Amino acid sequence: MKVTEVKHPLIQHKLGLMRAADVSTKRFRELAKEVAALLTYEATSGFEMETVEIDGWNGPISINQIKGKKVTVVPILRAGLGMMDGVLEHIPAAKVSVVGIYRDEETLEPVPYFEKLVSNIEERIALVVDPMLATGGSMNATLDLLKKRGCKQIKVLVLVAAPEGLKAVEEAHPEIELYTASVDDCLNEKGYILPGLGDAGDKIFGTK
Ligand SMILES: O=P(O)(O)OC[C@H]1O[C@H](OP(=O)(O)OP(=O)(O)O)[C@H](O)[C@@H]1O
Ligand SMILES: O=c1cc[nH]c(=O)[nH]1
Ligand SMILES: [Mg+2]
Repeated sequence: MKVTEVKHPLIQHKLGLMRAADVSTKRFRELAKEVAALLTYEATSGFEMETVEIDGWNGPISINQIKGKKVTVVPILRAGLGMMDGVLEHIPAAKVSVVGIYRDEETLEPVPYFEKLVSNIEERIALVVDPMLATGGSMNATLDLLKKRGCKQIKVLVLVAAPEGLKAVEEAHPEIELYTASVDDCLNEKGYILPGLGDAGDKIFGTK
């Protein structure tokens, strides 16, 4: 699996602000969107290009454009919604495929509860977004589901990844490309990432 930890100063600065204990819901939400937009810039850098002829202001010219493949953004509910608008800022025509999965707090096992994918998902590049990759259970369940529905090209964008989660995704889905703002240290005994961000869903939605 190709893992890219994006060290760009803007990303690192914004992620640092998100880690503060007293960060407000408004600020956390803004920053999640901003970091997602920057990760999207990086994750799309390998998109295939083609040259086409168009009429320019002074006659025919060649321009570069992204070739063929269209994109679907796949937010994993709930917290993934906090990254979705950041991705759409750069890819405004992308369709959205929503996957609902929560992590059982006791067993840490993923529990799927919702699925609404675009109809032609097999023709699209899927950009899966979720702020937290902890045990990797939720991400692996999402990747299993997308592949079962015919998805062939998948990239994953997370704000913070634990080494345990990266290992789990690598074992189950070695061909996936993953982009993250940080590979953190480890999981605590409750499955939370350290130093991490705390509960990203609660921080984005203001619950708790
Ligand atoms: O890698 P894992 O161990 O599966 O943990 C990560 C998952 O946990 C969080 O979601 P949560 O279950 O808290 O749901 P929420 O987004 O609705 O808050 C997070 O947004 C991931 O989806
Ligand atoms: O650290 C973690 C782990 C799972 N889910 C979160 O929101 N945060
Ligand atoms: Mg979740």
